[in-house]
Amino acid sequence: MGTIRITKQFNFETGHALYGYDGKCKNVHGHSYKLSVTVIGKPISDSTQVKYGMVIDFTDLKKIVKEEIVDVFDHATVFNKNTPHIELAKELQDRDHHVILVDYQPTSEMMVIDFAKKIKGRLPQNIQLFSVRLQETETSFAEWYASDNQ
Ligand SMILES: Nc1nc2c(c(=O)[nH]1)N=C([C@H](O)[C@H](O)COP(=O)(O)OP(=O)(O)OP(=O)(O)O)CN2
Ligand SMILES: [Zn+2]
Repeated sequence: MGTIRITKQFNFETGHALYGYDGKCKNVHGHSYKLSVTVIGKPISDSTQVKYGMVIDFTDLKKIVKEEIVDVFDHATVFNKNTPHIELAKELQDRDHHVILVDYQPTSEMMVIDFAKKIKGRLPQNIQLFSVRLQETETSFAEWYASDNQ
């Protein structure tokens, strides 16, 4: 039985600001992020199993990524908690805004590393995460590959 990669794509709207950055992205702004999650494995070959012919049920992969990332980050604003933005974040939280405080600069690169770790932690043992792609704008994206991170 062949080894196959399958991909599920997601969309979410998230705000962020890059504290200390020397360009326009130091301002609070948002993106319509596109996330592609690719896993690799062998399709189940036992025809008596309900998931026969699947590497992983797209619905099961969707549940994991929605719970870990999409439902958490959608319509939230992400700040690096190790910067003075913590004050702005507290103010927004006090006003009932959905804020996420992270331990890193919320660039595409750092977010995709965070997302890959979160997804890996939820996948069944027989399914390997192959790659995660986070697209921030129509022309900008960051990719995490398992092969680059062994
Ligand atoms: N290596 C990175 N560089 C930048 C990041 C990042 O995450 N990693 N992020 C930003 C900003 O968040 C910005 O919103 C995106 O930058 P950019 O692609 O330049 O956005 P534009 O809207 O100007 O895109 P165009 O399609 O070129 O108009 C900055 N840099
Ligand atoms: Zn941005």
